[in-house]
Amino acid sequence: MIENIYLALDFPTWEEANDFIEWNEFHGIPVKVGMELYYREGPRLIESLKENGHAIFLDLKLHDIPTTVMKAMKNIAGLGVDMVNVHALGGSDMIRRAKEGLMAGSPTNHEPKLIAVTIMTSMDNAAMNDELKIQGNLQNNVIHFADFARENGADGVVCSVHEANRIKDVCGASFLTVTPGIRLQESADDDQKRIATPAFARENGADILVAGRTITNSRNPKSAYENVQKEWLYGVE
Ligand SMILES: O=C(O)c1cc(=O)[nH]c(=O)n1[C@@H]1O[C@H](COP(=O)(O)O)[C@@H](O)[C@H]1O
Repeated sequence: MIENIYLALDFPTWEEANDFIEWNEFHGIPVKVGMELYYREGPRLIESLKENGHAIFLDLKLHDIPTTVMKAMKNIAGLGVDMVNVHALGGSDMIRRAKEGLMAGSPTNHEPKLIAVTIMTSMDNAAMNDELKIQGNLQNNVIHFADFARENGADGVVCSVHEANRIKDVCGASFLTVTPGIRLQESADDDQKRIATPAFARENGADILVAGRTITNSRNPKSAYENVQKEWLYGVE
């Protein structure tokens, strides 16, 4: 289970990310690389992380026409990362072509898992209805996107912990639920709306935690990481 906690490396440069890893002795732990770091450092960052033994979730949230996404995924697959994502809102053909690109570009036996982003954890029901004009109940819409992504070849979804158990019921036990918005009790919500503790993630069917600021903004990141691990593995005592 420990390998199912991905630390969000939301830093502006590799130097800062690497210093953070070194200072806190986070050698070889699973990491999520997002747009901020990747757009600065590119593929060589992925190579360095791989050399240092990290499992990698490359979070670039692709959303474009199907052919463009297919070709981008073909290139991304060559990086040898473990998980990548697209927006479910890109549609059925886009998700299918993303999978096709990954299959075509992957080294033998190492195809990254394709994960579809549903409704961002920074949104609540009101924002979804009023701003995006997506009608209905947020949970039901997330479940719909999850099942739709599964039908079109995704291996899992990014969702909040709150939707994870229902997704498992509808999409099956092997369909992955990757859950950001993880917060230890004492942490600030920041810009997240659908947050949950690691203990609740454990109870509610999450497969993979993505944890960023609850660790990186903590005064003692090493102990915050250990607390996330402890809650995730054993719940709250
Ligand atoms: O795809 C993601 O990783 C993602 C989807 C989502 O709905 N919400 C979300 O927060 N994320 C990412 O997960 C991380 C959460 O960071 P913290 O809020 O600092 O824990 C960020 O890097 C986000 O880009």
